[in-house]
Amino acid sequence: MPADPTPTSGAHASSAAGAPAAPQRLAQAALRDLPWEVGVAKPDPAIVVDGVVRTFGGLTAVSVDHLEIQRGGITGLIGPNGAGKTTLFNLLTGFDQPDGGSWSFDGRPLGKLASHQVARLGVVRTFQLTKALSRLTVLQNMLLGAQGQKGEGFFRALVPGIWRAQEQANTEKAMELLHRFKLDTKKDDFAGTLSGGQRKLLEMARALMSDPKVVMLDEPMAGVNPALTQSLLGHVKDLREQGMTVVFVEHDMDVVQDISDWVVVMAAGQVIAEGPPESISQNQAVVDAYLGAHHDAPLTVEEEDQALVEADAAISREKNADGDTPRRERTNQKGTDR
Ligand SMILES: Nc1ncnc2c1ncn2[C@@H]1O[C@H](COP(=O)(O)OP(=O)(O)OP(=O)(O)O)[C@@H](O)[C@H]1O
Repeated sequence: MPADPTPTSGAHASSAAGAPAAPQRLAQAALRDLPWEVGVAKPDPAIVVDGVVRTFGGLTAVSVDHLEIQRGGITGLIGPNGAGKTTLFNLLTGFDQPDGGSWSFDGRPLGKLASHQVARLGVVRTFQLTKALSRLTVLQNMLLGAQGQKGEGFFRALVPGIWRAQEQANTEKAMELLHRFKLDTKKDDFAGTLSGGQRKLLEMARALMSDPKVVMLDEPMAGVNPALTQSLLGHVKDLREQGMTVVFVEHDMDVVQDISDWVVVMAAGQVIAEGPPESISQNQAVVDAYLGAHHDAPLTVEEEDQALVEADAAISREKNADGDTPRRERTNQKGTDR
């Protein structure tokens, strides 16, 4: 446990002048004095998870005893590949069903609901690989995000006035969001022609069409060029400024440190640590989980030299043993052995 869990931001619930505090500050203030403990209760949780287990055959992909997500904050969900982050997202948003356990949003159980019902209650998500439909235009993709609103039902569709008014409102809202995400000039382009980063922006913009209260972003920055990364980061912070609760999965620790109010670490399906961003690098369980998982990280120059020396020695041994041509060329060692 930490010796001093004091955040570096110095956020307070209200400014010295007594002006209302920004949501970001409220969330940070709410999280400030919490112990850095797995399962710690949050002052005002939007989402509460209890005993959620998901297995695939013999593999336990998710086994979360207790987890609370603070309302109005940005929570980063990190962990090595295969830790269960996406599976947990899938479960919480109704895209997958668990073997057991329960979870709620604003005290309302979500466990039995399908993804579109969860979205209607205000919990939406984006996907690691964007789901933008490439043969629809950008604007059409946005309008799909408005599903479940007035005008969609069969009987309402029989009353053209309601339908048309709704459609117009949706289009206006879509254009406002596209403008905010700097995609308005692309409204008539097919989504398939957008760059990876623009698709991520479209995915985020589309998620906002249903006026969500909780936004869950699965690797929003992955594959995005540095210029757009800054823009995306700004948009994520904006969501918090607008009072939304944000949970995001991310591998880039600089991004996690930059925007998270709180970080939850998963490994092998379980939550192994949680705390403010600055607590995470000090946590031995986290360091162990990452070191254990990063055996396939790029080698340092010294490690590479050592590997080449060992490879040379192995080739010589092979040659001496059977007097034959070595099975692999030396230049191939690095690529084939990892
Ligand atoms: N549909 C599935 N069928 C079988 N196994 C699955 C399925 N979905 C996930 N898994 C397994 O569950 C474990 C957790 O996967 P998950 O994708 O949730 O991890 P993750 O933390 O999101 O990883 P990454 O960071 O690589 O996206 C992995 O071992 C994965 O192979």
